[in-house]
Amino acid sequence: MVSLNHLTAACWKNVHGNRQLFSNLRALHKSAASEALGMSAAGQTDMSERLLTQDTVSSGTAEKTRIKSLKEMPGPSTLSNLIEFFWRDGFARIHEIQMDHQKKYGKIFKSHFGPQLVVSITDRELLTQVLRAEGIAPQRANMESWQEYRDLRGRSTGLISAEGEDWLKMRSVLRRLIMKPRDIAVFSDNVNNVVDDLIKRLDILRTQEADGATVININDLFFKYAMEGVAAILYECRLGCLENEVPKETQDYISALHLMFSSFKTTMYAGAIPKWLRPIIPKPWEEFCLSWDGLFNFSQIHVSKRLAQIKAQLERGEEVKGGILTHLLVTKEMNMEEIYANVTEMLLAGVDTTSFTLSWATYLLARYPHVQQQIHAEVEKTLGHSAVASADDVPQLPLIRGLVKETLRLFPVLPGNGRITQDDLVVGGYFIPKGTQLALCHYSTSLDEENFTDATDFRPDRWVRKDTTDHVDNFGSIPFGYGIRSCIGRRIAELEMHLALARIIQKFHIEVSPKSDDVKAKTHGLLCPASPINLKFVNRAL
Ligand code: HEM
Repeated sequence: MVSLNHLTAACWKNVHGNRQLFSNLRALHKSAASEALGMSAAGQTDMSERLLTQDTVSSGTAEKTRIKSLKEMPGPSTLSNLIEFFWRDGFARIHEIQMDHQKKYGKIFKSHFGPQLVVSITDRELLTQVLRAEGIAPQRANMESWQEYRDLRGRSTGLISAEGEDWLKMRSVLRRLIMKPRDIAVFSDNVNNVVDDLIKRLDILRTQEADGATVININDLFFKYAMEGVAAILYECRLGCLENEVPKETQDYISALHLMFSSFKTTMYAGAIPKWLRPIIPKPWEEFCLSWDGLFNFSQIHVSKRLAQIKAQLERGEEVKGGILTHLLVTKEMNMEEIYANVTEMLLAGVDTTSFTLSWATYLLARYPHVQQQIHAEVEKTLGHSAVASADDVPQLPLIRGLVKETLRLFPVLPGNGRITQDDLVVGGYFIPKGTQLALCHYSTSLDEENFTDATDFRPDRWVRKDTTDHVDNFGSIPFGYGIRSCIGRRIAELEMHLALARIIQKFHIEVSPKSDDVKAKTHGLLCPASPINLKFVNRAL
């Protein structure tokens, strides 16, 4: 498996959508996996029916261990799942259910959702094994409804919804543009302009409250900040989200986004409800399509604007300079539909994820004043009272980075991730045939005492290296995923969060407002605050 991964990594440099190489690699990957399992390609399909063994070493002696079948894997019954999800509103407690099921059934268990079988993994080592064994184009689970909408409207898929060669081609373009911190560091000034507006807006909101300090439902503000920040980088323009009067087209986009998430349950059902039931229960699918229409429409407006500017510049004989969108439009490495789809999906992926994390981070700082004090001391030492942090300062702010990592450990916005296995695998002693849906339970691993001591404590300094030999990375918490299908917007999100948090901590002492209760998390697609987070931002003495 090791040599195979090396091969995969090396081939990344050359693939660029090469069909032949792609299928050769898949075949090679498959045969190597079969080899590792000691079987011939012909024997793969009926393998689950056979009694298999694998060599294990215990107390220095090699033993044969029987590989168990999926039938033997423990897990909740279909009925108890139905009750859990539809009767006890399990969709809002997916993170808690992960923990409960782990206690009851162990760190690998199976669940049935109608005809769909899902194998859940809550063990760090097993997750590592699965992610490290991924092929060259790992497949995300449950994207059929997204693809169906795109087929219906003649739209392209973007990175989130694409699979196979289409995904590989687009990923190889985008990864060259936005995967490394230094690719994104050039946008530091653009992001700081948005941070300026965030602080101005925060000030306006504070003055609207009687105490002159409280901001009600801080996530509303961070939502606008995150949207403005991603757009400043992706669309190379400002949307006006943080203005007093939000422009109509931006407001329409926000409504489409809210529709997508407020109808999360219905959009989940949009995928789950069989097509023949749609005439009887039309609303979920209609809302799903309506919100996508709004999101695509918005991207199209902004991409067209930039394209018109580029054309005008070229006509005037001027040199065309710009960021990510300009690069895509000028190089034509993607066609127009692929550009629309990718900017649409990236904007969608980049707003709530970042805003929820910022909301939790400020909430945790308010709840743990001694941690806030520690981080403020670091910010003051590095930047003083008023210097504006840039991407270059972030390495000197390890506690700000630790704050983001620790927040995402306690509140991973994606509490679980899905995959369809592309090869037969043996995981945790069970044979898992190709095509099985896996649920990678990141919430459970993040809060597991085996992976993090005092796992429920908020300790950003656990991520700070004490010396060069200190190893702080931990597969127990991988909030952006791992490997070639991990989050492509990670560096954008981190820059936005680091610069905003450094500035907020530098300027304000954050306190919990008496108007806020103990805020719990709930799942609504993403892990989000179950009630509004209201915080006091008190000016720091200069
Ligand atoms: C706190 C912020 C964020 C978190 C925690 C986060 C987390 C994730 C995770 C866990 C995945 C799935 C990875 C996998 O399947 O292995 C993902 C995928 C993705 N994210 Fe993010 N994300 C964040 C912000 C962003 C931003 C700002 C953007 C865009 C600017 C973005 C764009 C994407 C895209 C396009 C994918 C799909 C990648 C692919 O399939 O190739 N994300 N993200």
